[in-house]
Amino acid sequence: MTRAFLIVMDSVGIGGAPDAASFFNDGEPDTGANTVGHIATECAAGRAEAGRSGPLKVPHLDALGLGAAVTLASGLCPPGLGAPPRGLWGAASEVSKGKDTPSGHWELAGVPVPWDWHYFPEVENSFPPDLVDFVAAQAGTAGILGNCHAPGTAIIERLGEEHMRSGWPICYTSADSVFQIAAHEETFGLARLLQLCRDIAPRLHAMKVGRVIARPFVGRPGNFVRTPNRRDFAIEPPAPTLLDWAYDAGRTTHAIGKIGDIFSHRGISALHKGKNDADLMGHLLRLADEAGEGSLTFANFVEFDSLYGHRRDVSGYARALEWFDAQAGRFLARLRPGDLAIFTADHGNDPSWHGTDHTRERVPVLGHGVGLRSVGQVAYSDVGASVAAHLGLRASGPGHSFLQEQD
Ligand SMILES: O=P(O)(O)O[C@H]1O[C@H](CO)[C@@H](O)[C@H]1O
Ligand SMILES: [Mn+2]
Ligand SMILES: [Mn+2]
Repeated sequence: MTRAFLIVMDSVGIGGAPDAASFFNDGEPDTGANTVGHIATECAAGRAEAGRSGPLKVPHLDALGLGAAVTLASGLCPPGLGAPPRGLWGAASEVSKGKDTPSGHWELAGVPVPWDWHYFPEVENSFPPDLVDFVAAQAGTAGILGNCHAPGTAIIERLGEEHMRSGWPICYTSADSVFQIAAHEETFGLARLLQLCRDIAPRLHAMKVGRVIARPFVGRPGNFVRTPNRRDFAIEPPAPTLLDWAYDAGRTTHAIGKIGDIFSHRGISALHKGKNDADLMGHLLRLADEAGEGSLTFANFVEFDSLYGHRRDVSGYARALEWFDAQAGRFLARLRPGDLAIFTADHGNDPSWHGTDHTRERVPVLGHGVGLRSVGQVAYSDVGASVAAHLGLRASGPGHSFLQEQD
């Protein structure tokens, strides 16, 4: 028996999604968005110099085939990347209709989303009155604040003071299928915020809203800051996923970071959470040493997306990639013969693009442990099927293993 590590670099897209024209940011189609490609281009042009310098340096991921995958997906040769691949490499396309985190992760885990998500309109009162009344009643308040599309940091700056005064929860949404509630950890209370999200989630899930998200913050007017106590209450995946296939076969499944929340805590033996990606990397490095034979470790590294992609911060995203790459080198050095590690992503979030939302892109599929293998253009669900094949698990769903031919 061997082990498998599936590592999602949240939002690290590589351009070229066949259906990018059907997805938008600020009314502009995502056609041409390319997270890694554009970051590499900006770095090489000297336009990503905050806290780092020069061409993008990601030698470990590039040696697996990152640069080659960008070129395969989008036709762009990313400056500074493109070493001859030594790992398994390819580019995956998504069929689910959302460019959001649950859609991407479920499909990577073998289960495309069969339904249309509900999105709230970008108008002054985004939420229907009966939902507003319901949320206020559950919160025990006479109303809610927000009720609009907004970036989370901007809305707490704008409404945080009023929230502290009135006690009303700040409810907002985005281009994702989400209902988010920001509330002050001390004046509103963290436990109360989490309970409120838990209480309203079933009603939102019944509407096919993917997630209710608690966004706690602290501080005083003028310097509010969000805390790491964010919690996502996600709708359940529509069918058994890779995690269920493994768990139901008696294997140990380790979920690092947001994976537990994204899969509604189904099929998970052990949760490994942290306050930032550095903590999560600590868990991944430890599990490279300690995870048992036959186990699955499924990790999500969220900061590419949450700290840099949505904030359209190219330098920050480049720094995060360079840090992650160095850690990936340490991680790979700890693996044992027979282990499979796959690095991939759930969607794009090109920090050089219009708007502040995710971008529809292909994602890299970079594998270590099976030698040099070009798998070409694959489907997201093939990733889950391949991990299952490696672990000797019975898979369901539409995916096909890209390992099988030579196994
Ligand atoms: O602006 P913040 O609150 O970080 O919101 C971002 O995080 C949410 C979930 O990923 C999405 O809705 C996205 O817009
Ligand atoms: Mn994501
Ligand atoms: Mn995001």
